[in-house]
Amino acid sequence: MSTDKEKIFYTITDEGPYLATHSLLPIIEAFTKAAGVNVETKDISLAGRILANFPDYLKEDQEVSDALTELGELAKKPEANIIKLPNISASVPQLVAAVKELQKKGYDLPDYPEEPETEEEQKIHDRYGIAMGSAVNPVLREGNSDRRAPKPVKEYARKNPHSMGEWSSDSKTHVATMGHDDFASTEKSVTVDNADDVRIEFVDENGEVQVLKESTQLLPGEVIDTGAMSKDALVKFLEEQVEDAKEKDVLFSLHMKATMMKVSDPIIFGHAVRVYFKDVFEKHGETLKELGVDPNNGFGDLESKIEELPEDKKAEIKADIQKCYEEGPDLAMVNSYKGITNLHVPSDVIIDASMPAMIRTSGQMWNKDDETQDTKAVIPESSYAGIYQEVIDFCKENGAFDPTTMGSVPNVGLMAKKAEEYGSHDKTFEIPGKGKVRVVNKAGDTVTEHDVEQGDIWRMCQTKDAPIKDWVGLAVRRARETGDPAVFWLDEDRAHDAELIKKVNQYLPEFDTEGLDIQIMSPVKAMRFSLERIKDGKDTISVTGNVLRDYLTDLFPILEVGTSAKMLSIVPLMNGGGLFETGAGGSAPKHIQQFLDEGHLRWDSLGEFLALAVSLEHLGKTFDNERALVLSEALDEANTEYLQNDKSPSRKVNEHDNRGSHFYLAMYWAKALANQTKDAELAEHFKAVAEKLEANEDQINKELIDAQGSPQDIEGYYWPNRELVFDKMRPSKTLNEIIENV
Ligand SMILES: NC(=O)C1=CN([C@@H]2O[C@H](COP(=O)(O)OP(=O)(O)OC[C@H]3O[C@@H](n4cnc5c(N)ncnc54)[C@H](OP(=O)(O)O)[C@@H]3O)[C@@H](O)[C@H]2O)C=CC1
Ligand SMILES: O=C(O)CCC(=O)C(=O)O
Ligand SMILES: [Mg+2]
Repeated sequence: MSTDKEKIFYTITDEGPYLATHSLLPIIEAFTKAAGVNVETKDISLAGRILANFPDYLKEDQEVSDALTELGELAKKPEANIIKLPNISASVPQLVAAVKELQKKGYDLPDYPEEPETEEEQKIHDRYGIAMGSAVNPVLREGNSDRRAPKPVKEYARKNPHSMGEWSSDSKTHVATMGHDDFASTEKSVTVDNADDVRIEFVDENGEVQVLKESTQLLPGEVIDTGAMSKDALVKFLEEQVEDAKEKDVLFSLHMKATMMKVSDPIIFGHAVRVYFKDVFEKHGETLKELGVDPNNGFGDLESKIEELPEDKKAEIKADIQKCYEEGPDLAMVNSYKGITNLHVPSDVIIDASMPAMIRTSGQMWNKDDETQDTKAVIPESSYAGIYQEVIDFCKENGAFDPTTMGSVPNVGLMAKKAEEYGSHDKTFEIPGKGKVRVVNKAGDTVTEHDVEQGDIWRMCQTKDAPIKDWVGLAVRRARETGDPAVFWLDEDRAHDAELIKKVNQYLPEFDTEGLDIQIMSPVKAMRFSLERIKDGKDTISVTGNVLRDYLTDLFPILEVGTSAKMLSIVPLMNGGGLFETGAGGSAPKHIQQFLDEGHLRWDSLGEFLALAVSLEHLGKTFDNERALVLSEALDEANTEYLQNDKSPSRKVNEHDNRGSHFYLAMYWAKALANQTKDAELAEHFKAVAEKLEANEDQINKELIDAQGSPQDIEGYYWPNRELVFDKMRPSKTLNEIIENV
């Protein structure tokens, strides 16, 4: 019998995964019901989160529950079993668009005040801030991460290699990074012995103290890091790179994580926009200011706001923009047909996905003529930029990787309790003037101090001790389970890493490491070591901090298996529960676009299938639910069959798409359940289902393909009409009937 605890929580999110869920979820619900497992949905979409934050602006029947907070609480409990699909981590332009859509639909939300002037506006601004950027993952990730390509996925890729662009040894592609006056190079790191409470303050040249953050609680053994990126050094660096890209005739391309690093990176992005379009900002500064143009939101903000100007003024600015394009280096394009450049929207080019895509495309990006070209990948902060240069150098020396023979680099990532950079948002500040930023403890002692200038970005990161120990333990466990070497990517010459190395060395002896190969190397050396091995078909576990976790779990899957959507992404929660992320990629905005244009959804739900199998396994083991285990084993078999029969969606309209892939999953799952011998009742039950699905294969495929080929209207992007979405995502009457009768 099911109890309330024997429940899987399944998230409703955005874009590609949102659409896919409307087709897949009815199948999952029908199958799990048979095992007495309940599936409950939780809406953590961007629009849902916005609504949850503004109940006082809504009519009673418009209010939604705060699903994210509820899930965040659940994640701390041992019974937690959450399947988390990717969601939008919104940049300002996305947030503004979502608010507009909701307002149009009759939700009386306040406008997002981009530059709050009154206290009231500031409050609204801060409330929207809760839904902005990477607002979901850090809340749910109450554990460290274990991401890897499952065996059948790897085998599939070896037999059906994805395309890999050739690499030439004279490629001009390279990474440009600051390496001085940035966060890594100015980093100061301290491990506190005792619990403390620190204050962050700015002291100006006259000794006036301004408190930036009154209180940050620290636990015993916690590591804190502080560092500053100099605005002057950044601008100078960007100017040099623009010039150098022009000289070398390569594309200028900026790669950062303005969504996840939602405070620091939009500021850096804004400087890049100002530098590239320097003449426009110098000549028309006043006008742009009056229009409220904010380059931190990308050049697109300027382009759309100048539309409000009288024709002659607009034409003048447009001519000056054109001059910047002509005189500057070519920009990497996001969409050359629509003229959308790398500098248009900060959420269009996100480093974890964008750098691997470039590396897979011979180190090239798209230029304005829709051709690929060598590129200068500008990654201002130097903390991790070196790893990408190392991959580029490796490809220049050895040519592209061969997916048919290459090994694998799974990851064990430190991320629990908002570890490291990804927890720094509320401790990141754009500095108001010349002076010092210092961190002062309860006793009144200065813990760290930095000299700063106006416009510098200062930040503090925290990493708690318990997650570090858990992470070391997880690394040892994975090394034991696989027999593969595990490498901690830590640089003894970097302040934070030096503190972590001490802890790794302290905790390793507490685990059984007998016979295991566990090493510590700087990220660049670890990259070289792993690349040499991967080329020879060998596997190497990367054990990294939070940012490298993010970068590597897109990079290696994209090189190895063509996409990070096919990753197994497990987060063993520190209090015993399980968070199962679906793949390691995002919500694939291009996919919803294609669906709206031509009714084809190329989203591959393999990540969901894999997550569901481990979620059921976890539930079965936690609650001694044998049936859940049978479902899980059968789903594993179905997943293998799905891969072997190549049932992933095609990319082209009028061919098998996401909905068709769900049909095959259901058929293989039902077949595997019918064929298993552990639970005769379940076998009997699913025998009939499998037979019906098999008998109707052609008819179902026909109905699913017939639904494609025309524009789709789901009455919205961020908050579509769900009835309509169900309708469009379940166009096969035959399939629906069979599923309803499971
Ligand atoms: N865990 C999370 O919640 C995450 C959320 N995000 C968010 O996702 C959004 C998009 O981010 P972006 O950087 O574009 O990265 P994505 O991973 O969403 O997209 C990059 C490309 O990867 C491919 N891809 C990703 N998932 C799938 C899938 N299931 N099936 C097939 N192909 C897939 C697509 O390639 P192709 O176009 O060739 O088909 C897609 O265009 C942003 O809002 C970002 O903040 C990003 C990462 C993780
Ligand atoms: O939370 C986000 O914005 C992105 C998360 C991500 O890219 C990842 O965890 O791999
Ligand atoms: Mg990522």
